[in-house]
Amino acid sequence: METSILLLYPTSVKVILSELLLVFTVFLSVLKLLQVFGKSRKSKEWDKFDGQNEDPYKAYKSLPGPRPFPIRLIGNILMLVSKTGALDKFLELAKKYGPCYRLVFFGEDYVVLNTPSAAQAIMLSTDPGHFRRGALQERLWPESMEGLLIYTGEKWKARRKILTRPFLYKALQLHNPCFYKQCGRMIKELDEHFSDGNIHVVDDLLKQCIFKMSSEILMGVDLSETEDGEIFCESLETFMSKSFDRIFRPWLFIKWIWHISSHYRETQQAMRRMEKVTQKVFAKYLEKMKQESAMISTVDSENNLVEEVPNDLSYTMTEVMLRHGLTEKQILDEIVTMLLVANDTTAVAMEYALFMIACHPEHQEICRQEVDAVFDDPSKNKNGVLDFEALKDLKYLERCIQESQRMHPLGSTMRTLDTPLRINEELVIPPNVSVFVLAHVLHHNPDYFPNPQKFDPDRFLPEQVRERHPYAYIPFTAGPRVCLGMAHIKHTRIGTA
Ligand code: HEM
Repeated sequence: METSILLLYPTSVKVILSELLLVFTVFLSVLKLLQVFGKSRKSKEWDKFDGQNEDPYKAYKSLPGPRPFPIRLIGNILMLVSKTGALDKFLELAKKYGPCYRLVFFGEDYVVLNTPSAAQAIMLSTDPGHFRRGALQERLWPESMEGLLIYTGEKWKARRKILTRPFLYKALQLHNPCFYKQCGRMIKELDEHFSDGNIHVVDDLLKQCIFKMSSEILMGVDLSETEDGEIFCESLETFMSKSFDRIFRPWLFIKWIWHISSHYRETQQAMRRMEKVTQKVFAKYLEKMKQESAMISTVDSENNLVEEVPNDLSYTMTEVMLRHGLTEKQILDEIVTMLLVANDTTAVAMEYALFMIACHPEHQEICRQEVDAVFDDPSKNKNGVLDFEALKDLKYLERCIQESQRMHPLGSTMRTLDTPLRINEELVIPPNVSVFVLAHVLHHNPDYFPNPQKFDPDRFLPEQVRERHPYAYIPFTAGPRVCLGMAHIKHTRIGTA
């Protein structure tokens, strides 16, 4: 997800450097103190191994990497502010330093993993000591908000089990008509926009449509008739850009500076606006529930939902959470979280797919024929709603979307280790270090994707996929913390079609 952030919120080098200079002059001494403190704490950790014959972290200590700025809080962050952009910089670093290298960000040690097998080591790990989201993500996350995204250990396991239900195959089948309704509206709005024959930016429009789609599918409430979608999307944009600006302004990680900054005020206001919209969604849900008497399922001794007669509200997040006795605050936090992670990612992924297909008319033509064939088949298309199973027939379109996600992935994995992580025979990464896997780097590795800058949907033909390392392509990551909404994304095929 950091990738999407880097893509969505590019920052002016000039503005950052001038702010940086100002803050440096005022706070240099404070930072120096922090550095000294950080170093003395670190050296105590390393002391444990000094003098031992077998140093389990020997290979880790000799990993290569760019020299960090002497103040640990700044570390290597300045190198990301480059003309070519942070993603290309990471590609450059991978070429220079190879499969694993070290970085320092915001006073924390990082190891960047650039090969599928190294990525597999962290993604597939079932050690609860490897489940913690990166320290960076934890710091960026609003202090007042809890939930699946930020939980670790048993708390995460229990919440993940509850929240898996709205993403089951059965849930997707049940809410299939809703996707068509919302996609139909989106196409109508796009038609209206482009009726003047001019070029338009569709960013906001797509985000609002995705918000309405997600809120109806996840919460069972259609917000299309209100202005709430627009308010939520605007607030989300502010929240994301102001929060993630901190990556390039590390002094905003110092708590008291953050709390007096305009960035903090603006993110708080945006949060409150989003919560208000979500509260409305929740209130509407409760109202609808009374009318439809939807509380038809109960929880058995193993905490599974049973005895249900599915209707529009079944398998929604709200139903599931209410049934498991979550408090209103917990439910609101999860809903805001879900909309936060679902909205930008899905809209941007869809934009990229449409853009890449439009840039390659030869592929667009094949997709067009495939879509027409499926939609024109009366056995698959009933009253404008494509049979859920018929989605599988859009194979070429699916490959184009996969290739677009390969070239422009929005995902990355960051974990801060509570226990050591073994990468291979030699390399063990110690606790308190964060590991970082950037899908963009893996997806541009010519060993797995020859001529990586070429848009070639055939890379996803079954025979080619079979021959490739399963962790060479990880748009949604993999393993226990794999993207929960992954199955929902399949429906972007409908939108793209
Ligand atoms: C194209 C769109 C999307 C992309 C590329 C994407 C990507 C990702 C990635 C890479 C992660 C894992 C991050 C990590 O390993 O730390 C993730 C986690 C997650 N995603 Fe998505 N996502 C997308 C859409 C969605 C949607 C639509 C939803 C929900 C409706 C969703 C819900 C989640 C949740 C809840 C997690 C956290 C899972 C956990 O920690 O257990 N995502 N996503």
